[in-house]
Amino acid sequence: MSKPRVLISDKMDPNAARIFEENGCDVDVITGETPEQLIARIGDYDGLAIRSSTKVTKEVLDAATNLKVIGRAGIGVDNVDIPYASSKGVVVMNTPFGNSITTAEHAIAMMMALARQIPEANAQTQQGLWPKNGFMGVEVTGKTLGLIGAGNIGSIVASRAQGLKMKVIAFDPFLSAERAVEMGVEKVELDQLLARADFITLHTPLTAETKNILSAENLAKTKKGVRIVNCARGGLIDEAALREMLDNGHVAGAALDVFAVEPAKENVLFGAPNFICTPHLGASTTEAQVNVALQVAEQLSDYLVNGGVTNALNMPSLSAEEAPKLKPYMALAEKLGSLVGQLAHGNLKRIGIEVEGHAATLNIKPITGAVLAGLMRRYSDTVNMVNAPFIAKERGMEVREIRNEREGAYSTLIRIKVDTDAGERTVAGTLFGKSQPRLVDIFGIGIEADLDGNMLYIVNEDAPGFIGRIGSLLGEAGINIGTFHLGRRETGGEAVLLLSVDQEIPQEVLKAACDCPGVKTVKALSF
Ligand SMILES: NC(=O)C1=CN([C@@H]2O[C@H](COP(=O)(O)OP(=O)(O)OC[C@H]3O[C@@H](n4cnc5c(N)ncnc54)[C@H](O)[C@@H]3O)[C@@H](O)[C@H]2O)C=CC1
Ligand SMILES: O=C(O)CCC(=O)C(=O)O
Repeated sequence: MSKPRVLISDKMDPNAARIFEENGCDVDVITGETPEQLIARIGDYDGLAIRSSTKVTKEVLDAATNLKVIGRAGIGVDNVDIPYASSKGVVVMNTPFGNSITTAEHAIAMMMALARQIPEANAQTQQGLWPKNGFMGVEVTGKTLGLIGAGNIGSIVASRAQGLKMKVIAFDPFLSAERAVEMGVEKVELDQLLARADFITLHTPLTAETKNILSAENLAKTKKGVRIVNCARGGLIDEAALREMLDNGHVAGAALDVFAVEPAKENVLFGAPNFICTPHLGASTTEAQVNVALQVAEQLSDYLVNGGVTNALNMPSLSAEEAPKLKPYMALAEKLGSLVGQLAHGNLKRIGIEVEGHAATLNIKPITGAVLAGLMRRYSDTVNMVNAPFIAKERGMEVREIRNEREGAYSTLIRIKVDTDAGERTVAGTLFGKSQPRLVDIFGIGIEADLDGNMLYIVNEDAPGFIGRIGSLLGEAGINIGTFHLGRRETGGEAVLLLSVDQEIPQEVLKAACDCPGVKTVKALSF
């Protein structure tokens, strides 16, 4: 049998190539290619090892006719189209912890560099200016550090900042009260953090919720003289608004490792007062790069040679016998989890996963893993079906599994109940034709819908003319409707409209839908 072929397409520690070879793979290291060159080449490979430069788009995946696995030597996977990779049966893995310490240290270094204006002082000193009076700094001791995102990296930053005698406050919807106590941080709402922090540091993935989390509006809520650090992802901050705040002195300094468009060869922030930056160096230490390179090579070669699955973002650990029976249930479970994650508000305290009928005769653990992974995927790039139960526990979520082999209205059913600060919410789904995941109940309203691609969810008062209005609104915006599903609690009562559309729905269209008479909730969903 021929050896699996692996392409390393981003700069990676040479240990990665060595491990691939030692583990029985043929490996090529070809970096810095254009997307067209990658598309022309990728068909030859079974595995692809990347960092953040290679963009694994639909086009790349369409050309990757032999590809079985993609490995990200690092954490963020926003450069990989995971849903499309899943649809092509390509496993996507990352290395969730190998560069966390390094990235946290970079955030601390950026904070200290900001506090003492080290880059500019260094530049002027080396120009022979000896600017002794031009650089009055601030101490960090006793200051408040606001963490937006308190996961792996955020919690390391917190511990380092506490060592610097800072008070740490954190905003993170998934941070439990217990975990906050364990970390020694004060859990706060975003507005409180903005109002109180002397330094703000961001450590979330880029998601629909975190995009522009420091928007013009939120930047205006910050304390005058705040200093901001972003070593997570570009796109978390509105760069033009930040420029304005630096120019008018409200923000005393900003340090960015990441930009909305990378590589950032030009940017609205360049040249702003007290602005410093690095070219996405958060993970760039010898230690982190050796860690992630070794890890990615071990994981990918294990999958290609032995079928072992570690840190997969779109696949659980399963025995070869169970896999075919459970796969459709896991697809259903992940979609239902994702639906609940997108629709539930507030801190998730309890989640009940009930399986009924045929589903209850199977190994329920992968189903639970899939529900939790779907639920938390929007909050973390590092969650997968294997680690999701552990992360849920660490975050103080109580997970209950209930199985009932007796059939109800459906021969097989998965029902998810979540208990949040905002109340209890239930969704349920079944398999049509033994393999097609289908939503059958949303918050107590019967409906039948595929959960796929971009969707629009509306809760409204059941009244004549409403459906026509929404149809016209989308039509006028040039948005094509794929499928249309309706359900209602009772005649004239609360109704749910769930429709699939062929593109992302712009904010202004969502706003216009919100403004229609009788509308209670509007939310864009994606699966
Ligand atoms: N600059 C660089 O080179 C590097 C950047 N990163 C970035 O750092 C990010 C964080 O990494 P980890 O801490 O390992 O991930 P993680 O998944 O452990 O933590 C992310 C945290 O963000 C929280 N979060 C999600 N949505 C939020 C929201 N709307 N508001 C507040 N908090 C929210 C989550 O609950 C979670 O606790 C990664 O997603 C990656 O994009 C990671 C490594 C290197
Ligand atoms: O590989 C790199 O240099 C970037 C690391 C990163 O952004 C990540 O792991 O999310």
